[in-house]
Amino acid sequence: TRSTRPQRLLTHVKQRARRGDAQSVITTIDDYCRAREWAMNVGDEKGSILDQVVCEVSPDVALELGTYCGYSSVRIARLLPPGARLLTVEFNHDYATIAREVIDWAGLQDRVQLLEGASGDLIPQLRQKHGIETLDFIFLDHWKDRYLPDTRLLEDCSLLRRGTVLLADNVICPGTPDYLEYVRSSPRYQSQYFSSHLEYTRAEDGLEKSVFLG
Ligand SMILES: C[S@@+](CC[C@H](N)C(=O)[O-])C[C@H]1O[C@@H](n2cnc3c(N)ncnc32)[C@H](O)[C@@H]1O
Ligand SMILES: O=C(c1ccccc1)c1ccc(O)c(O)c1[N+](=O)[O-]
Ligand SMILES: [Mg+2]
Repeated sequence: TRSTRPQRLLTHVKQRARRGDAQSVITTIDDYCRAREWAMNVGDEKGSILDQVVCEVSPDVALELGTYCGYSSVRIARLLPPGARLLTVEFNHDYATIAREVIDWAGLQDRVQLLEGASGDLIPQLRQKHGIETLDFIFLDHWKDRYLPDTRLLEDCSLLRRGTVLLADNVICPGTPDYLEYVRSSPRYQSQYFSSHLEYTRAEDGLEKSVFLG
């Protein structure tokens, strides 16, 4: 049977990227997705904004919602200080399997913990099961209708603290109107929009950075 897009992406990484070299994994995936077949990674242009925010926050504990092939997991984890960790959540087993291999190829397996399951089920388990007190940084990049319910869930589970930064992908394309309205109108968040483009295209898109005010 025909291979899947994530499988073809992983094969390309193993053929072209240097093992243990996170930047070469990132560049290889971006080149492949631009030249051969589009894939829903955050990409290089929005990825640079993601890098900038991760460096600014320098999180000890980061959470990513939506792993796919592990591209943004590699982007985030390569910037974490030693001892810091990224928890990334993915409910598609095939994608999670590919992502583990991409993260391993980049040499970042010691900083990334991939949790297989639905965000709505895993978020309430973060404290008891994964020893999380509060989160420093959250990258939202899963199905767009889950951004708002999962943000409310993070609040209700007391996983946010004054200064926690939420960075949301795709707030224009495909769009997350209910989430955007919430973080921009709630007195509990200070939000800022970073204009960019949908990965590997000229379509408008952007990231919304929201700081939880406690
Ligand atoms: C856009 S892709 C993630 C891309 C990745 N962040 C990157 O930039 O490389 C979205 C992923 O979220 C997963 N997903 C969607 N809703 C989810 C949920 N509620 N819980 C866990 N995973 C979810 C999908 O299976 C898919 O792999
Ligand atoms: O929803 C899509 C989508 C919709 C239709 C076809 C392909 C992808 C998408 C597009 C760009 C993204 O950056 C992204 O995170 C997603 N996503 O699925 O979460
Ligand atoms: Mg996205």
